[in-house]
Amino acid sequence: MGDGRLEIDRVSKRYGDVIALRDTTFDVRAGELFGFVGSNGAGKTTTMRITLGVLAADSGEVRWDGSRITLETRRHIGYMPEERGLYPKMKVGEQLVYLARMHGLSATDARRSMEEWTERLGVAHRQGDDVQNLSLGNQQRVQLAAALVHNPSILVLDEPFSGLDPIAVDVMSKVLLDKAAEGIPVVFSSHQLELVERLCHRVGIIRSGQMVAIGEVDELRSGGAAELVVVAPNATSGWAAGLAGVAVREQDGARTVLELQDGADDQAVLHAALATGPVTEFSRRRPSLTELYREVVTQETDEDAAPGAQRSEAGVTA
Ligand SMILES: Nc1ncnc2c1ncn2[C@@H]1O[C@H](COP(=O)(O)OP(=O)(O)OP(=O)(O)O)[C@@H](O)[C@H]1O
Repeated sequence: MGDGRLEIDRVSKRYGDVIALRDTTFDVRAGELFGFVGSNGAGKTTTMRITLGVLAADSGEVRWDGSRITLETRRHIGYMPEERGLYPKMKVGEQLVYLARMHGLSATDARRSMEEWTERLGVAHRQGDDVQNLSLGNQQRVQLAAALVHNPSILVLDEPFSGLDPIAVDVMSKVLLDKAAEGIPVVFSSHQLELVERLCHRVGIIRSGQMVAIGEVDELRSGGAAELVVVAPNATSGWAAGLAGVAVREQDGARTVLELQDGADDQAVLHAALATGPVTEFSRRRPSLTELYREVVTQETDEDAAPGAQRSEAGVTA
C-alpha cells in the first residue's frame, strides 16, 4: 500500500475462443521505465487496455498504489493507444487544452501544460495546425503530449516509438526517463529491442498471453547461456569439437562463438585454442535482449504442444 506501483495481477481475457491473456502478472514500480515486449498478438495491447479500463478483464485485477484501479484513478493514467486517438480535424493546441480540461485542469493550467509539452516535444510551432496536416512522427509527438498534458501519475504507452525518426526517438526517450525519474511507473510496449535494452530498468516478455520472463535486462542476460568468443587465426574448423560442455554456435573464419554449459571449463577451451596457434581474442559474452527474446518466444511449452492449445497470433513466431 502506498508504494505507487502499478500491479497487473492474474489478469485473464478471452475474445470468443481466443485466449488473449492467461493469468498475466507483473508490476511496474514507481520510478521505473518498464519495457513490455512480445510478438504480434502476444497480448500487450489487451493488457494495456485492461489497465486503462477501456476493456474489462474476465478475471484478475489491476491495482495502483495498493488499490484496485477505479474510474477516479483512471483519470491519473496517461495513455497512448496503439490506434492513436487524436481528432484529425482539431488544432493541435486546442486539442491538448481540451484533453487537459477533460482531466480536470483549470483553463490556465491546461494552456500552460499544453505550451510546456508542445515545446518539450518539439511541436510548439504546430499548435495552430490541424492534426491531420502533421507528419506521422509529429502526430505521434502530439499523441505523447496528449498522454502527458494532464500530468498523469502513471504512464501506459502502446508502441510510442514506432515510426519515429532517430531525433524523435531521443526526444521520446528523454521524456519517458524524466517521467520515471519523477517517481511514476512508466510502461511502454515496443518491438525495438535494442531501444528497450538501452532504456528500460526492467523488461517483461509476454508470450501467448503469459509473462515468460521478467527482470532487469542484465539479470535476464546473465540467466542466458554464457558464450565465449574466440579469435584464433590459424585454427581450422572443428578445433573446438569434443570439448566437454561446449557447443559451437558460430564459426566464421578465425572467429568462433561457443556456448558454455554450466560448469564447462573455459581454460580448457583456451588451451585448445592456443594449441592451434595465436589467440587474438578470448572473451565472454552474454546474449543480447534480442537473442534472449528469440530464445524465449520460440520455446515450445508443454501447453502449446497439448491438444486444444489456445489459438493465438503469437503462434506465428512460436
Ligand atoms: N477485439 C478483438 N477480438 C478478437 N480477438 C482479439 C481482439 N483484440 C485482440 N484479439 C486477439 O487477442 C490476442 C492478443 O492481441 P493483442 O492486440 O493484445 O496483442 P499485441 O501483443 O498487442 O500484438 P501487436 O504486437 O501485434 O500489437 C491476439 O490473438 C488477437 O488476435
